[in-house]
Amino acid sequence: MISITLNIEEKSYGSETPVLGSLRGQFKLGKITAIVGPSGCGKSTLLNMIAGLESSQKGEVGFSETSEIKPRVGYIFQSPRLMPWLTAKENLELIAGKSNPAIQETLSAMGILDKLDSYPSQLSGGMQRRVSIARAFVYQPELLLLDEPFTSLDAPTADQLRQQLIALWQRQQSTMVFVTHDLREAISMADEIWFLSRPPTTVIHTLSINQPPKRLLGDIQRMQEIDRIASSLLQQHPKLLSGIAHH
Ligand SMILES: Nc1ncnc2c1ncn2[C@@H]1O[C@H](COP(=O)(O)OP(=O)(O)OP(=O)(O)O)[C@@H](O)[C@H]1O
Repeated sequence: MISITLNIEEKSYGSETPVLGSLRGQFKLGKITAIVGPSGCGKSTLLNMIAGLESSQKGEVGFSETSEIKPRVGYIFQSPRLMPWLTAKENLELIAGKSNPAIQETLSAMGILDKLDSYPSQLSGGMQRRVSIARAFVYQPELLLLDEPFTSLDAPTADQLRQQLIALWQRQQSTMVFVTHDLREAISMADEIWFLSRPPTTVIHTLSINQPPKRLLGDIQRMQEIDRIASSLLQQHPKLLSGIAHH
């Protein structure tokens, strides 16, 4: 497990005005942090910077001590990005190596062990997402980054995937950072939520959530609690999801 310290002064593409402004803070060890912000504010850019896929001209992303030089990072993108010419199993083998027992275990935890030999084109959108989540976990990442992994799924499938994701995360206890547009999803899963402004993007509000042991494995009471947290937050900061906080 690792914690991540953001010390970003600015990030821009080319000569345009900066996408990210001053972003400082820490993603906590073994915890789930959700990033919520308006469209185009640079959420994917931020994840890419943490993953080392983008650099910042000014500032840096630091990692707490890790057993390896670079932390093992699992990245679940908005679209599953599976290799179309490989089966589900082969897509995981690419990461974990052949005959690694973790492959069967992880596919089983995602409920798709029977799709081992299917190609991505033979799988539904939800099943492809499951394979992409399994691919990230099979690598036993110290850090897991997720970019809106449940958008465009029907509600029951998204719910089931969230639960399976949480169950896998509880087994591995990676540090997890996930981007979402969905405030209730963030409240149901995260230990801390960071709300971002419009560019040049900064953190305008943070919210800590005291999660019950099973997180979103919710009953009606839990759903009411999530609604209560969301509405009290939006009463205090009506334009928070548009990137504006009121003090
Ligand atoms: N490789 C790139 N080159 C130039 N501009 C880019 C690049 N990647 C992103 N941008 C710009 O940076 C800004 C932030 O994009 P980004 O995808 O990080 O936002 P986002 O918050 O994830 O958006 P959304 O919520 O719509 O997915 C946008 O204006 C986008 O056009």
